[in-house]
Amino acid sequence: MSAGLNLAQQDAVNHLHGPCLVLAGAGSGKTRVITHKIGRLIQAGLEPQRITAITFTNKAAAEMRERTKGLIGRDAKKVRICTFHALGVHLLRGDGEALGLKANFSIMDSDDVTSILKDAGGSTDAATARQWQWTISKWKNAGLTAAQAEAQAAGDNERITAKIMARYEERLTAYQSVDFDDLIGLPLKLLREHPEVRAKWQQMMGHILVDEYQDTNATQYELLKLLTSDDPQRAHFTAVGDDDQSIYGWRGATLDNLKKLPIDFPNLRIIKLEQNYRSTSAILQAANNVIGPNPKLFPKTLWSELGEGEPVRVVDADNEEHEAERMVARIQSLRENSQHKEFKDFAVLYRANHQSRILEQALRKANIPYKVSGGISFFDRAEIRDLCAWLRLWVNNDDDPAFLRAITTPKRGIGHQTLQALGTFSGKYKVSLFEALFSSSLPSVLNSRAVDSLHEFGRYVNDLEYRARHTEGKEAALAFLLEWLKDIGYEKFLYDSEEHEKAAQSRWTNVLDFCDWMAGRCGGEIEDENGANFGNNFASEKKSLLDVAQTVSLISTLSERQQDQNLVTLSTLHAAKGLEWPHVMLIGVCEGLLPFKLDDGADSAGGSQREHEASDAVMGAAIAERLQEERRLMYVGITRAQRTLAVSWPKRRKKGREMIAAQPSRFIAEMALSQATVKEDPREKLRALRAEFAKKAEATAAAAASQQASGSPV
Ligand SMILES: Nc1ncnc2c1ncn2[C@@H]1O[C@H](COP(=O)(O)OP(=O)(O)OP(=O)(O)O)[C@@H](O)[C@H]1O
Ligand SMILES: [Mg+2]
Repeated sequence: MSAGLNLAQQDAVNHLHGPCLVLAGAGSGKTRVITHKIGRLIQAGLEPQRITAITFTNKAAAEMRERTKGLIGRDAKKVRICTFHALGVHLLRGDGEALGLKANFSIMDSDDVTSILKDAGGSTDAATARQWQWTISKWKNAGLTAAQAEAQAAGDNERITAKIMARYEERLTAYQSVDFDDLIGLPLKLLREHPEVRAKWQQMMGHILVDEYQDTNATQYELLKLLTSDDPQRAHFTAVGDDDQSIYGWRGATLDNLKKLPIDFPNLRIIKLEQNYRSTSAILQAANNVIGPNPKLFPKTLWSELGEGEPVRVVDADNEEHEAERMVARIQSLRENSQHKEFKDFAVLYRANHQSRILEQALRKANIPYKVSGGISFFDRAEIRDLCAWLRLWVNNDDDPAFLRAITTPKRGIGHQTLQALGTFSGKYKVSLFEALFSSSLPSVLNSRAVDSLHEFGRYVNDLEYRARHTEGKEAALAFLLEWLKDIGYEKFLYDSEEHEKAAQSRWTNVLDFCDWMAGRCGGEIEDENGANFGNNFASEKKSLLDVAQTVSLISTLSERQQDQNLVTLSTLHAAKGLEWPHVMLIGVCEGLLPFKLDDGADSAGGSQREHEASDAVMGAAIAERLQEERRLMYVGITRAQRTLAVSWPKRRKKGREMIAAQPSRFIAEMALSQATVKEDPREKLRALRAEFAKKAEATAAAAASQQASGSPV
C-alpha cells in the first residue's frame, strides 16, 4: 500500500492506531492517503466492515469507492464509504427506535420541507417559506430546539420563526419523518442519550476516515467524537483537510474543528504534506499568492515537480456573452494544440449557478458537449418529481413521502390538520400513512368528513394502480396518463402556482414530454444504456404502465452515471471541491461576483434588531471574514487546474435587468502574474480561430458531398 506514496503520505497511511490529522494544501494527495489507508488497515487485519470513510458529497463517495476498488478489489464493497448524512441514515435505521422513530422513517427533501413550512407558517409564498427554512436549519445545526430558539430570539422575526419551527417539528414527528439536518442532529441525540447504543457503534467503528475535514460543522464534529470512543486515548481515526479550502462557513462549517482536534485528542499525530502532484508551478504560484493575505493556521509552502508550465492567462471581455465566446474559443484552441484534448479534460468554473446559462448557449452553438455538475437534471425538476411521487405511490403504497406529496399536489381539500392526525395515528400503530387511512379505528381520531376524503383519495390511488397494471401499449398508456392529469387538475395547478405564464407553459411541456416518454416505454420503446433516449424505437415486448412506473424510481441515478462521459464540465466553485482537470477556466472573476458582494447583509435571515444594532466594527470584522472565505474559494478554483488555467472577467455585466460596469477582481491583481501572462489579444485570436473552423467545416462538407455523389458508404 505504500507504492505511489511519498514518505509523509506513508507516515499517515502507516499510523494505524490513534487519531491522525493530515493537514495539507490542495493537490498534495490527502484523498489519496485515505484510499491507501483503507487498504493498509485491511492488510493489517481490520475487518473491512469496521472501516468507515466519510466524504463530502455522494459523488465524492462514488469516486472514492471506485478508487478503493482499484486498489484492494472486492473487499472495497464491504467498507462503508459515504457522506455524514448517509451515515446518519444508517445509524437511525439501525437504532432510531430508541428515539421513537420507526425503522422505515421518511426523509423529507428540501421541496417537501418548503411545502410543510408553507403550511405550518400559513404562507403561500415559497420565498418566505425558504427564508424560514434557512433560519430553522441554521438553528438545528447549532443544536437548538424550537423552545431554545424562541427563548433566545432577537426580535419579532426570529420569535415568529421559532414558533413556526415548533409547528414544523410537530408535523415531522407526526409524519414519522426527518429532514436533512436531523440526519446529523438525531444520531447525535441518540448516541448522547443512549450509552448502550453508543457503545455498540463505537465497537463497530474500528477506524473512521474523514475527507475534507475543514468543512465539517460543529454537529458533525460532535458526531465524529461520539462515534470514536469515550476515551480520547483510544480513538482511532484519520482526518484530512486544508484550512485554506474551508468554503462552507456560510453553512456552519467552522475552522474551530481543526483547532479543537489537538486539544480534544492530546495524542493526535499531525502530518503535513507539502508536495503538490496536481499542478504546474505557474498555477501553484498564483494560488499561493492569492491565499497569502489570509491568516495562517499553520505555515505551508506548496511546491511541485511538474515544471513551470504554461503561464496563467487573464482574459478580459466586453460582456458576459463575449466572455463565453472567448472561453469556447479557448477550448477549441487547446483541443488543437494541447496534449489533453478530450472534452472531459476541461472545466469552466464560476461563483453562482446562474452563470452557466450564457456559457451553455455558447457551447451549444459551437457543438461542444457539456454537463452542468450539480445542476438540475430533468428528473429533478419539481413538476417531474410531483408526477414521480404519484407513480411511486402506485408502486409502493407505503412510501410515505410520496403519499404526502401526492395527496397535497395539487391540493385536494385535505388539510394539514387531517394529515397530522393521520401521521400521529400511523406513528402510534407503526403503519404507513396509506395503511392508516383504511384503518377501522381512524374515525376515533378524525371527523367523518375528513375520513371520507381520505378514503376517496385511497380508493382513487388503488383504482389508478389497478388500471396502470392493466394498461399496455403506447397509445393506451398516453391516454391513461393524460386523463389522470386532467382528473387531478395538474395543468391548472401549474398555471396557478407560477407567476409567469411562460414558466408554467415550459413546466407543462416537460410534463407532456415525460408522459410521452413513459408511454413510449409501455409500447416497447426502450432507452439506451444511459436511460436518456427519448425516442428511438427498438423492438421489445410491451410493458404495463405499472412496470414502467417501477423502473422510473431508478432513474434518479441517471445524473450520476453521466460522470464517466466525455463532456466539458461546468460547475460552481463549491461543487468543484476535491476534483481536478487538465484545463480549468474561471469565469466572472470580477468584483461583486468573486469576491461576492461583501457589504450585503452577511446573514440572509436578516432584519433582526440585533443585526441592525451591529456596530461598524462588528460589520467590519464580518466583512473581513467573508473576504477570507471568498479568497479561499478563489484558491479552491485555481488549484483545480493541472496544466492550464485561464481567468476571465467581463467589463460589463447584467445585474437584475440593468447592465453595470464591472471591475476585475482584486484576486487577479493578487495572483501577481507577470505582464507576459496577461497579454493576449482576444479579437485577433478569435477571428483567426473562427476562420480556421469555417474552413474546416467547408472542407468536411465538401468531402461528404463528394462521397455521397460517388455513392460510397459514409
Ligand atoms: N505520491 C504521489 N505520487 C503521484 N501522484 C500523486 C501522489 N499523491 C497524490 N498524487 C496525485 O495528485 C493528485 C492530487 O491528489 P489528491 O486528490 O489526493 O489531493 P488532495 O490533497 O486530496 O487535493 P484537494 O485538496 O484538492 O482535495 C491526484 O491526481 C493524485 O493521484
Ligand atoms: Mg482531496
